[in-house]
Amino acid sequence: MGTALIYDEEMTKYKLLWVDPACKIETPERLTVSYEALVRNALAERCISVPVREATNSEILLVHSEEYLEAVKKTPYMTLEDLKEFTLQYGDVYFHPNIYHCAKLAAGSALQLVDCVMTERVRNGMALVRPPGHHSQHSAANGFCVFNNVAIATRYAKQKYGVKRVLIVDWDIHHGQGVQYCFEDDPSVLYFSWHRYEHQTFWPQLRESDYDSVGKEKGAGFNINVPWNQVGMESSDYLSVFCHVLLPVAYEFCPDLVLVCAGFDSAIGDPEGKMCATPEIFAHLTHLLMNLAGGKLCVVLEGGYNLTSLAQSVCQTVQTLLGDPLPRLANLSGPCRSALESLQCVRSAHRQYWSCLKHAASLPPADISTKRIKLAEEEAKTEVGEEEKSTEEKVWPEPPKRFSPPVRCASVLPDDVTRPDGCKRLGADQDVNPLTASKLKDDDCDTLSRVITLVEKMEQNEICSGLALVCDVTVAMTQVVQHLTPDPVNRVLIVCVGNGKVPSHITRDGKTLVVQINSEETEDQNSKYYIPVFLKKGCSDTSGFMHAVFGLILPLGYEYDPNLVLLVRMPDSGVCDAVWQQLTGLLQSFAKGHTLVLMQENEKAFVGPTTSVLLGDPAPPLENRQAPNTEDLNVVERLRDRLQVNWNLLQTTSECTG
Ligand SMILES: NCCCNCCCCCC(O)(O)C(F)(F)F
Ligand SMILES: [Zn+2]
Repeated sequence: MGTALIYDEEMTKYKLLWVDPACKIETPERLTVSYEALVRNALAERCISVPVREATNSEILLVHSEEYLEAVKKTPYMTLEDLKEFTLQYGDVYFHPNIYHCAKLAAGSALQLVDCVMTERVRNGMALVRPPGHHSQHSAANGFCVFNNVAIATRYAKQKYGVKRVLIVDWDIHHGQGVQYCFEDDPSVLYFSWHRYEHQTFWPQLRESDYDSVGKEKGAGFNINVPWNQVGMESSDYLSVFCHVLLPVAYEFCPDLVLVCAGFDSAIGDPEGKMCATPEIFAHLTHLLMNLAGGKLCVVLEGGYNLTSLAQSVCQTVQTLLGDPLPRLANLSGPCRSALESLQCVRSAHRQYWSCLKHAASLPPADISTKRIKLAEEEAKTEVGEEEKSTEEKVWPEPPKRFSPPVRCASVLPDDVTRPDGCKRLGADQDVNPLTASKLKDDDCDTLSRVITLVEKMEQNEICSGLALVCDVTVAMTQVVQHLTPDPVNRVLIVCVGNGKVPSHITRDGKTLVVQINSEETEDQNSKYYIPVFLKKGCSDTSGFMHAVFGLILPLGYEYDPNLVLLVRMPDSGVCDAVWQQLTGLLQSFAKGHTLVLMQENEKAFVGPTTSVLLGDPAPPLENRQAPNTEDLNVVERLRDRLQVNWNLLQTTSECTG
C-alpha cells in the first residue's frame, strides 16, 4: 500500500491584506515551497495524489459552533474594512475573502486523508494545507487557524469508522490549545504536544499549556503537554521525550489511528520556534510513529515559517512515509538540563495514569517553581529587548540524500525454506567471494560465508537489510563481527533476544555494543558495552520487553549511532511474534536501515513476519494492555540509573546532570 499526498494550489490563494507584524509570517509561499520541494526531489510522483474537497457544514460542526460557522461564512463578501473589523475579535489571525474557501479545503483535505487510510486505499499520507488548524476553537479563530483540521478529522474518524482510540501527536512548536480544549475530557483521544513555553512567557502564554494540564474528569491522563522552557532544543531533546514519554504511553494506549499536527516551526532556523533540531529529525519522529495503529498514520501540516527548513522537513517526513531508509543522526549530545526538567515534570504528572510511568521520579525539587516565577519576572522585563535582538541567521547542512539500495532485503536460507516474496535470496556460491569462504572454518561454513557476503553487500549499500537462518546464531554473530572491515568507524549494535552466552571478547573493542534481553541473571559483566537486561518473566512479557525497548534500546541505539545492527534471536527466546516485529521495525531507526537478523534454522516460521517488516510493512499492533511486571520495570529503571552516567540519552531526571 502506498502513501497519499493531498495538495491543491487553491490553498495558496489567500494572504495578509494589511500590516500586522504578528501575522506576516503566514504566507502562501509556505505551501508552494513545500510542494515544489516534493516535486523536485521526485517524492510527489511516488505518492498517490488524492484530490482535496471542501469540508461540509456538518463536518465543520463536529468541532465548531453554528454561530462561529455562520460568522465565517460571511467573510467572502466583506470589504477590506469589514475583514479588519471581523478579525479584531480574534487573536493573531487574519481573514481574507478566500480564506473561508481555503479553510474548508484544509479541513476537507484532512478528511480525505482519513478516508483513504481508513479504507486502506493507502497505508499513510500527508496533507499540505493552509490555513492551519490546531489553535482554532469551538467559536473562535486563533493563531492563523480558522477550522481545527485535525480535531475535525478525529471526530470524523470516530463517527464514520468507529475508531475507538485516536492518538494526536502535535510536534508544532506552539501549543495546540484548540485541540486540547476539544478532547481534554475524552479518554478516547490522547493528545500529545510539545511547545515553546518559557514559563508561560511565550505565545499563547496559557497556564493550561503547562505539564500539569493532564486532562479533565474521564480524560485525566489523556492530555500530555511538554513545555520547552528554553529555546535551542535539539534532536536529542526531542528523541528523549519520544523515548521516555510519548512512545511508552502511546503503546500502552494502543491507538487505532494516529494523526500528526505536523508543524515544522520546531525545526532549526524557524523565527517562531528558535529551536535547533535539524530537518532529519522529522524522518525519525515519523518512523517512530509508523508501527502504531498498524501503520495508519495521517500527517497534516500546521506551522513552519523558515521556507528552507520547512521544505526540507516536509521532504524528510514524506520520504519516511514512503518507507525509505532513515538518515543517521550524527553526534547526539543528550538532553539539556531544561529538557530534563520538563521530562521529569511530565513523567511525574502522568505517573498515576500510565503503568509505564509508575516508576517515574517524583516532581523535581521545589525550587523549580520559585525559579519559574523568578524567570518569568525576568523574562517579562526583557520581553521587549528579546524582540529587538537581531535573529542571527541559522545555517545547517542540507540533509543527506536517502537513496534506497537496489535490494531492500536479502536472505540466506536453507534450500528447503521458501524465500518470502520481495526478499532476494543471496545466491549460493556464485555470490560468495572466495576470500571469505576460505577464511571460515566451520561445518556451517557455506551458510556463514553467505552471511558474510550479505554483510559486505550491506556495507557497500547494495543491500539494505538481511535475514539469515543459521545452525548457531552465536557462532554466526561472532563471525560477522570478526569479518567486519576493521574500519575505525565501524560500530555494530547487537540486540540479543533471549538467553544464551554472548562471547565476552565480542564487546572488548568498544566497536560493538551488545544489549541482551534475557530471563537469567548473567554475572554482572559491568562493561559499558555489554548490557544484560534481565526480565523475570523473560521475553514473553510484552510490557516489560517494550519498556526495555523504549527506555534502553532506543536511547542507547541513538547515542551509539551504529553503522550496522545485528538482531539476534537466541534459541527458545520465547519472544512473541508481534513484539519481535515491533523491535525489528524500531531498530530500522539506526544504521540507515542496515539490519541483519540472525535466527536458528528451526525458527523458519518467523521468516515471513520478519521479512515483511524488513521490507517496510508496519508491525501489527501489540494487543497487550496489561501493566508491566513490577520487578521488570524496576530492573530497567535501576539499569538506566546505573548506565546513564555513560549514556546521556538514558537520563530522565534533571538531578543527575552536573
Ligand atoms: N512573532 C509573531 C507572533 C505570532 N504569534 C502567533 C503564532 C501562531 C502560530 C501558528 C502555528 O504555527 O502554531 C500554526 F501551526 F497554527 F500555524
Ligand atoms: Zn506553530
